[in-house]
Formats: sequence, C-alpha cells, structure tokens
Amino acid sequence: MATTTGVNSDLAKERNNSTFDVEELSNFIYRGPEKVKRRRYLHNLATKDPFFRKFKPWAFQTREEQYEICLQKHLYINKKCKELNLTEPVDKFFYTEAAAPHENSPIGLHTVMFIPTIEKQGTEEQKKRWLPLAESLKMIGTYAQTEMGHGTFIRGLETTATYDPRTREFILNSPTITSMKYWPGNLGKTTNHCLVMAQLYTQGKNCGIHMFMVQIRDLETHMPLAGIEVGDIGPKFGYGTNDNGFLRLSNVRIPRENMLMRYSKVLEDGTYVKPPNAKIAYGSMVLVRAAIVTDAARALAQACVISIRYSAVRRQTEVSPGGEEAQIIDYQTQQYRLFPLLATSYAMYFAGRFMYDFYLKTTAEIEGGNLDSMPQLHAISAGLKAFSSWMCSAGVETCRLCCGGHGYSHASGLPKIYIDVVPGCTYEGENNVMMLQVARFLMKMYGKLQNGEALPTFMQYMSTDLNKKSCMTEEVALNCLVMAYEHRAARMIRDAAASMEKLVQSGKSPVEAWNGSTVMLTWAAIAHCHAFVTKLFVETVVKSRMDSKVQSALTSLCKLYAVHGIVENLGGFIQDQFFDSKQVKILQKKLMQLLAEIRPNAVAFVDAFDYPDEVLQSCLGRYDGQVYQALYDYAKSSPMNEKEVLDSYYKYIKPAQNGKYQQYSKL
Ligand SMILES: CCCCCCCCCCCCCCCCCCCCCCCC(=O)SCCNC(=O)CCNC(=O)[C@H](O)C(C)(C)COP(=O)(O)OP(=O)(O)OC[C@H]1O[C@@H](n2cnc3c(N)ncnc32)[C@H](O)[C@@H]1OP(=O)(O)O
Ligand SMILES: Cc1cc2nc3c(=O)[nH]c(=O)nc-3n(C[C@H](O)[C@H](O)[C@H](O)COP(=O)(O)OP(=O)(O)OC[C@H]3O[C@@H](n4cnc5c(N)ncnc54)[C@H](O)[C@@H]3O)c2cc1C
Repeated sequence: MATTTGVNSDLAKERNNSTFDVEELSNFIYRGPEKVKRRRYLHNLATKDPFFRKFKPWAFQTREEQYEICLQKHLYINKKCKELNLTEPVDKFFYTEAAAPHENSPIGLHTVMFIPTIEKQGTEEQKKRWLPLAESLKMIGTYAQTEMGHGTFIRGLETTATYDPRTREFILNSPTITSMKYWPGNLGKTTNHCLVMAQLYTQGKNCGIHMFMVQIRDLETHMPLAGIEVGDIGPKFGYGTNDNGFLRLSNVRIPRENMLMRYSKVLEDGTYVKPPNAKIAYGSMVLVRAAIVTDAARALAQACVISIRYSAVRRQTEVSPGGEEAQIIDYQTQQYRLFPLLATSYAMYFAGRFMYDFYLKTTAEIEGGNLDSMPQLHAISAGLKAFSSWMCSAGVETCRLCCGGHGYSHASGLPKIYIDVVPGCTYEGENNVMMLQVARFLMKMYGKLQNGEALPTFMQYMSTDLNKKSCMTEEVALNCLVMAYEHRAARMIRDAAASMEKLVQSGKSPVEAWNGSTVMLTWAAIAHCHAFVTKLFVETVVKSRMDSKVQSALTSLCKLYAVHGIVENLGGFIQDQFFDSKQVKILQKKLMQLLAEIRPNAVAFVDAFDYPDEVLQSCLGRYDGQVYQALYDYAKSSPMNEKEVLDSYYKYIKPAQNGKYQQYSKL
C-alpha cells in the first residue's frame, strides 16, 4: 500500500531487495567516485539555483515563451560556466543537463558547431580574430549548411560564393528558392553571424563546397544587413525553444579572409589550394554525430528511470479474484518491453563513452597531420549516431506507452524527452543515409578481405568461417552471443556484396548495382552496428574492474541485451542455420529467465543513473514514488484551472445551450 508521505512503500521494498550497492554501479557508469561527486556537485549547482526555478513549467509555456525563457536560461548557463571556470565539455554537459533539461538551446549551435568549426577549420589568424568575439557573445553564430532543397546531398548545395579578385571579396548568393538556407538552429532570430556552406567559384571554376563566415545582422541594432533575408521557420514537432531559421543571400560581399582557410585556400589572385582530404571540411558534423550517441543514451536512460519507477509504484488488476492488485512491473509483458530497453540504455552509454574517447584520440591524430583514421572515424560515428538515435528514440516511445494513460500527459516528462531525442534520427545526417555510409565502408573492407589485405581490428570478424555453427549451449555464454552477432553481420555483408556483384554481372553499372542493393546494404550496416555495440557491452562488463555484485548484475543485463536482440531479429540469425531449433529454444527460455533475474534489480539499475527529480521533471519518475499526489498537484497547477468558469463558457457554450449561434455568423 502506498503512503502519501515519505518514499512509496513498494519503491522502498524494491530498493531493499536489490542485490548490489547502487553507489558502486553509479561509480562504474560515470568512471569513478570522484567523477560521480563532481557530477552531483554540478547537478546541485543547477538544481538548487533559484534562477532556474523562477519560470513556469515548460509544458505551460507558449512557443514565444519557450524561446525567451530558454534563451535566458542558456545565457545564464553561459555566464555561470565562466564564473565557475567550467571549461571541460563534460562539466558543461552535466551542468546544462540539470539547468535546462531537454530544452534545446537558442545558442546551442553557437556552442556545439559554430565555435568548434572556427577552432577546427579556421587559420590561426581567424581563430585570434573570431574566437574572443564568439566567446563573449558579441558574435553569435550558427552552422548554416542545409538548404530547402538539399540536406543530405551536400555536394548538391546551391548557395554560391564567387571570388572577385579585383576587390578580394567573395560574393554570396542564393540563386533559387531551393537554395535558401533552411533549418539551421538559432538562425531565425538569435544569431548575427553564420558559417555558410557554399559552392566556391574562382577563376571560373567550381571548387566544391566550402565554409564562409557571413555577418547577417547589425551588431548594434540586430537588424538584418543589406542583401540578407532571415527569419524563423515556424512551429515544428518539438524544438519550440529553438529558432531554426531560413536565410536568403543576395549579392552579399565578404572579405577573402572570411573563407575558413586552415585546409583549403583561395589566394589573392584567385588561385585555389586544395585541402589534404576534401572531407576534412565535414569534421564538425563528425563531432556532433559523436556527441549524439551520449545524448541519445541519456534520453533513453531517463525514460527508463521514469517508466521503471512508475511500474514499481503502479498497481493494476487483481491477479486472483479479490486479491491484491499487482505491481505492473510484475507483468512479464511489461518486463519484456522495459528491461531490454534498460539494457539498451546501458549499452548506449558505454557506446557513447567509447565514441567520445575515440573521437578525441582520432581528431588529435588528424590535427597532427595523420589522416589515416578518418574513414574509420566517419564510419563508426555515422553508424553509432544512427543506431543509437534509432534505438533510443523508439525506446523512449515504448517507455511512454508502458506508462499507460499517464504517459501521454506532459506530467510524465516523457513527451519532452521524446521530441528532444527523435530529431537526432534526422539531423546531422538522416539515419538511412548514415547507414549507407557505413555500408560503403563495409564494402571497402570486404574488398580488402577478398584481396587478402589486413583489416582494422574491429573489422576482423568478417573473416569468420560462415559455415561454422553456433557454440551456444544452455549456459548461454557471452562469447557465443558475440560470435552470433558477428556471424550475422559477416553474412549480411557478404550477401550485400554478392547482390551487387550479381547485378553487375547482369549488366548493371556499379551505381545501379549499389542502388539495387541498398536495403541489403542497410541490413548489413545495422547488423554491423548491433555487433559492435554488443561486443563493446560484453567487453565492458568482462574486462573492467568493478565490484563483484555489480559485475554479476551487469552481466545479466548485458546478456539480456544480447539475447533479446537475437530473439527479436531471429530471421537474420537462423537464415543459414547458424542456430538450430534447439538453440533457439534455449535462447527464448534464457530470455524469460533473464527477465526474472533482472526483476529485483530493475529499480536499482535505474537509480544508479543518478538523475535528480529536478532533471527528470516527471510526476511518474519521482525518487519517492509519490506519483498520485504529484499528478494531482500538476493538474491543479494547469493555467486552464486558474478560473473556475472560463470566459469561453459565457461566449460559446451558454449561447449554444440556448440555441444561439449568431456569434459564428459574425466571423
Ligand atoms: C558518460 C557521459 C560523458 C558525457 C560526455 C559528453 C561530452 C559531449 C558534450 C556535447 C554534448 C552535446 C549534445 C549534443 C546534442 C546534439 C545537439 C545537436 C543540435 C542539432 C545540430 C544539427 C546540425 C545539423 O544537422 S548540420 C547539417 C548536417 N548535415 C548532414 O549531416 C548532411 C549529411 N550528408 C553528408 O554528410 C554527406 O553528403 C554524405 C556523407 C552523405 C555524402 O557526402 P559526399 O556527397 O561528399 O560523398 P561522396 O562524394 O559520395 O564521397 C563519399 C566518400 O566520402 C567519405 N566521407 C563522407 N563523409 C566523411 C567524413 N565526415 N569523414 C571522412 N570521410 C567522409 C565517405 O566515406 C566516402 O569515402 P569513399 O572512400 O569514397 O568510400
Ligand atoms: C531539428 C533539426 C535541426 C537541424 N539543425 C540544422 C543546423 O543547425 N544546420 C544545418 O545545416 N541543418 C540542420 N538541420 C537539417 C538536417 O541536417 C537535415 O534535415 C538532414 O541532414 C536531412 O536532410 P534532408 O532534410 O535533406 O532530408 P532528405 O535527404 O530529403 O531525406 C528525405 C528522405 O530521403 C531519403 N534519402 C535522401 N537521400 C538518400 C540517399 N542518398 N539514399 C537513400 N535515401 C536517401 C532519406 O533517408 C529520407 O528518408 C536540422 C534539422 C532538424 C530536423
């Protein structure tokens, strides 16, 4: 029975029954007790700061208020980060996630893409000129690449930057309606500068797409400059806090020094100097793709916290007539929907940790002049970005559905998380397109394998003997699970390659053969990413040092991740009889056992993510489980309840009850 004060008794029982110390697991997730302490300190700074609590809740704000309030919050965050000397990205990330949870920043693109692009693509002189202005917000900028007509195919962008050697200027133009920049975050109303991706023309030749710094608004009045038409694109599925914008450029002249020239250059006379690798200009996209993995993991983790705590508190339906109603977490169907997502949130967190480290290591090499790992970084970041945003967005929606009716209310906090995470499937490269980039890399690797060339370590599984059968026994060993994923990926890569080969042999061109095989190529890329994430999870639990009880519980969760993925995608695993029917039964049985094994630790697993209530902003996911009182308070706080009788009653309902409809004819 739930009490109305203190911690809900069901939730308290759950916490008593867990088999491991939650603090130990938090220490493992966040890489040590010192880091947990630091994260809590940063969360506390934000959640205890009265500034962030003075605004009405996000769900009760109009679009204009969402923008304005979020802008104030992020400008304040910016000021506090400086005062507190928070310079590390991880510190800023934790402080921000607590200060403005899932509220996409009106100066976010400035921080996440504008400044990093100057840092990575600018010359020393350009960095010296722009970075201090950008840091002090005198320049507020965005990354303006996507156009109304082209987002994916960036070589097809239509904006032009034509070099005029007489004045040593570039002239920027949006020659068609489809060439107008459309979607860049913060562009509509906030920014006064843009990094514009445009086709470079010099000495009568097109040299491909390059980045140019363009001032779009007056620094004093904030009015658009001559030749600039700019504005907000209007309401969207979410992202109400963000003024995604449009931009039309008409004969806008900028000095030659405004082309980002660290790698490619245009000399004064108009001579073009090529970069060492044309794709180096895509580096800012790679950075954000890498960051999206952690961002998506965090969204799913928070959704699991809400949904699993609520499932422990919520009771529905007497199991035997007249008996006690069961906690909904005890229904096997609820466990089957939620626990694999819990496992996925851990898998994605570890993938995010890996991605961040790999990004830092590889970009350091690139900056040192060694570009060898660029293709790997591109393939891994594109694949993990797509895989994590797909899995986590779908997972958040399932968590919402698992909360029944209350999941549909903003009081649950789940819709806000969903609309914040789901555009990650589209921005920074639409997911299907990203998976095809992965497939392109896989086909290259397959070619190397055929030629007997060496493969990078993470691709060596491709040389597996595809006639081999699974080693799976009743024990369901982790290594047999990894082998299954790698077998499936290797076979799908081979099948996709064979499909292309067959089409070529039938007279199709390589491009036609590629287009005729993209579904199989996408299957192969997804299978590869699934294998990659599973292996990473397994290696994390097997090789890392941690408390033995935590390790045992985490091993069950990892096994669930792997077994569930096989059972849900069985076709791909049995197509070549890799598993026989006896082994399939073993896996199905193991899946049910694992659900039962994880059940006593479900709440502890979500508690270990250590998200304070102020971050979750959910009546259902509260640490104390007092969900009903919270729902009642939430309903009472709705602006719709400020008056007992709304004006609309007198204006519309009352007259209608009296058969009077004249007010409509006035319209
Ligand atoms: C434990 C907790 C730790 C916490 C730590 C956290 C720290 C992190 C802090 C930060 C957190 C912040 C959270 C972030 C949340 C996110 C908020 C984001 C807000 C929204 C931002 C949205 C911005 C945008 O959307 S910008 C626009 C993005 N646009 C795209 O992505 C366009 C997609 N299209 C493309 O990329 C290309 O067109 C592509 C790749 C599809 C094709 O390119 P192209 O036409 O040039 O290709 P081809 O000529 O066909 O050549 C292909 C060839 O090129 C290679 N290649 C392509 N790209 C790259 C690359 N980037 N690098 C290297 N190589 C590349 C490709 O592999 C091919 O090679 P081949 O050898 O020829 O095969
Ligand atoms: C919230 C949000 C914020 C954004 N912020 C920014 C920003 O700050 N700066 C910026 O420049 N842009 C931004 N964008 C734009 C974003 O990067 C693009 O929308 C994205 O890259 C997808 O491109 P697209 O819209 O042209 O989709 P399209 O390419 O038109 O995709 C439509 C469909 O066609 C398919 N498709 C397209 N090409 C291929 C192909 N080659 N093979 C197979 N299928 C294909 C896709 O899979 C998809 O299903 C933002 C978008 C959103 C939603």
